[in-house]
Order: sequence, then C-alpha cells, then structure tokens
Amino acid sequence: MFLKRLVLVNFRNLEDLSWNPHRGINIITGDNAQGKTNLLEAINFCTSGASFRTSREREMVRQGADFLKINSLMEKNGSQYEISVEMAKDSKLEFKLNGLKQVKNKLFQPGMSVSFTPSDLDLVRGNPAGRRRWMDAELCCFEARYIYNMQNYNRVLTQKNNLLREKIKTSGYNEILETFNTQLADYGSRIIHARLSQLGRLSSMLKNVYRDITSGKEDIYFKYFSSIPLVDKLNLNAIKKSFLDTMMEKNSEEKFKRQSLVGPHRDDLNFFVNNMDARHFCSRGQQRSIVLALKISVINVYRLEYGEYPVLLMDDVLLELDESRQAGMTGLFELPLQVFITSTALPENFPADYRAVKITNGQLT
Ligand SMILES: Nc1ncnc2c1ncn2[C@@H]1O[C@H](COP(=O)(O)OP(=O)(O)OP(=O)(O)O)[C@@H](O)[C@H]1O
Repeated sequence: MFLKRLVLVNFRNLEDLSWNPHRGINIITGDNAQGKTNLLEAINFCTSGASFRTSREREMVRQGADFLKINSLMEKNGSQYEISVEMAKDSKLEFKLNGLKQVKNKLFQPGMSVSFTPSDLDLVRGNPAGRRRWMDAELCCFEARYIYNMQNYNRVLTQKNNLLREKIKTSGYNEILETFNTQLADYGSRIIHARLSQLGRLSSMLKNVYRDITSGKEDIYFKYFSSIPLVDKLNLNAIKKSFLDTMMEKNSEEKFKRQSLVGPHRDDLNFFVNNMDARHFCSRGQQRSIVLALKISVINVYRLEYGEYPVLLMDDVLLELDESRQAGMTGLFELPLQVFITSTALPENFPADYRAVKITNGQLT
C-alpha cells in the first residue's frame, strides 16, 4: 500500500495542504505544535477510517471552519484508487471511493496502515485492557468472524453481569445463567483460539525483529495468561470445554462477587526480555523497542494476509531510540514499505535513504 497524493482542507491546523509523498521513508520535521501529528492522523484516517487520536471526529475540523476534506490517491497491489472524506457543518462524515459514495465499513479493510504513537507504549507498561484491545483491533481483526464473535461475546457478558448484579433473583435465574454461560463459552473460546493462533504466528517474527533491533543482545518472548486453564491451546473444543468447566467451578464465586470472572475479557499478554517481565524491569528504550518490534511483526502478518505491506506511521517514537537500535532496523527499511516518521529534528545517522519535509504552522516546505 502506498499513499501517492494527499490533499487536505481544514484538517485541524492544516488549512490547505497538498503533498505527493515519497514511496519509501518520509521524515516529517518541524518545531512543536506545527502540525506533524495532524498530518500523520490525516493519513491514518484516510487509510483506516479512524483517528489514532480521537473518536470525536468533529474535533478534526479546523477551528472556525465549517467543513473538512481529505482526498487521497492510493496504490494497492498495483491498482490506484482515490479515497475522499468530507464533513460539512452539522452533518456526518461522507466517504467516497473513486468519486462514488461508499459505506465506511466497506471502504476500509484492516491492514491498510499501522500506526505507532507514544500512547502505544502503554501496550507494555499499561493495564491489561490496553493489551486486549491491541489483540482485538490489530492482531486478530482480519480473522474471519472475530469482530462478530467479540460483539456477541460482549453483548452476552453485559447481560450476564446485569443478571449477577440483580438483587432479587428472577425466576429461572439459574437456567438463564446457564444459557449465558453456554453462549459465552461458544463465542469466548473462538476469541481465545483466534488470539492464540495469531500470537503463535507472531512469536517467531517478534523474536527475530527484536533481535535485529537489539543487535542480537536481547531476547524476547511473550506469554498469554488466561483465566481458563489452557491445556491444548490450538484445539477449539478443548478450550470451550475448559471454559465451561471453569465457569462451573467459579459459579458460587461469580454469584458472590456479582461479576463474571472467567473469559477472554480477563486475559492478558505479558512480554519478557532476557527472561524479565518487561512491565517492571525494562527501560523506556527497551519498552519502545518491544512495541516497535510488535508493530513491525504485525506489518509482516498483514503482508502475508494481503500480499502487500501497509503504510507505517510513526509519531515521535523512532528517533528517540539510540543509534545502534535505529541501525538494527536497516532490514525493515529495505522492504517495499512506505513509512512516515515525525520528529522535531532530522536524524544525524539515519540507517537508510529518506526524503524529508518540514512543516511550519500547518504548511509544508
Ligand atoms: N481542530 C483544530 N483546529 C485548529 N487547530 C488545531 C485543531 N486541532 C489541533 N490543532 C492545533 O494543531 C497544532 C499542531 O498540532 P500537532 O499535534 O500536529 O503538533 P506537532 O507538530 O505534532 O507537535 P509536537 O512536536 O509538539 O508533537 C496544535 O497547535 C494544535 O493546537
């Protein structure tokens, strides 16, 4: 996937911007608050239909303006197409593909872009909910029916929790609870199964990428911690049975605590570098390297799924690594991959060719 042209009107402080990015590495420099992240966010939006910064889309319209326009020319597997997004005052976003209106969900598939922003550092050091969100949104999103299973799982989970919280038990309480448990085991085991199989595929890629970044000095692995004993991790029926058995065992505790204690919504993923738990023992630079290695592994997974690398967006995260770790990424920069990197200054010894643009007060130079 390559972004060939980007035209923005009233996108945050980017009032009127037109750009034909380089096919390889683009470094966007500029002082603070000039519009570097805004530019990355616009690329993120026209490649995913979502912002890495906000879910309140109206915030993206330049203050004082009454509409926003993003127009992009993309190339995917050799074909070109135009995606445009418009939002007029008080109306919803409108998406077009090659000039024709298109529903957002049909326009954007996963795997068009991967972003790495400072908030992604929480993937290592933050709470388990962030890691579960990452597995759901970035790692497993393309698995058939994953989102369908997630939506149904969450719906039943809410119903079950509401039932457990009821003070006066309705008639048929135990039967209803059992029905919810059966449904949760069905959807939940598929979620856990998909997570484990995608993690299995990611594992060796992550090890290799991390070794490259650290010039072979550090090793990484991860562990999926489940609220369900997982004996046969790749056997869906075994996961489902274990899920049902565990819910039976925890039945009294769930009733006492009035909440659902078992399932993928309680699971976690932890990273270990040189056998040490990365949450507690890794430096900031190591944590940054872990997230970077994860993102690079994910773009490799997308390449296997879709036949082409996604666009990679890195906001204020790459050039903070020391030169030896940046040098460890030479292999990445040799791939047919378009990368956008923001930084306040140009790097001194960047390990690959790049084109640089500077942004000042929302204008590219
Ligand atoms: N809707 C909006 N309308 C107008 N300006 C906005 C809007 N949203 C954000 N801005 C402004 O855009 C400016 C640039 O923000 P951006 O986050 O892109 O800066 P940056 O160049 O990445 O800076 P830094 O190096 O500090 O991260 C900020 O001054 C911000 O207040």
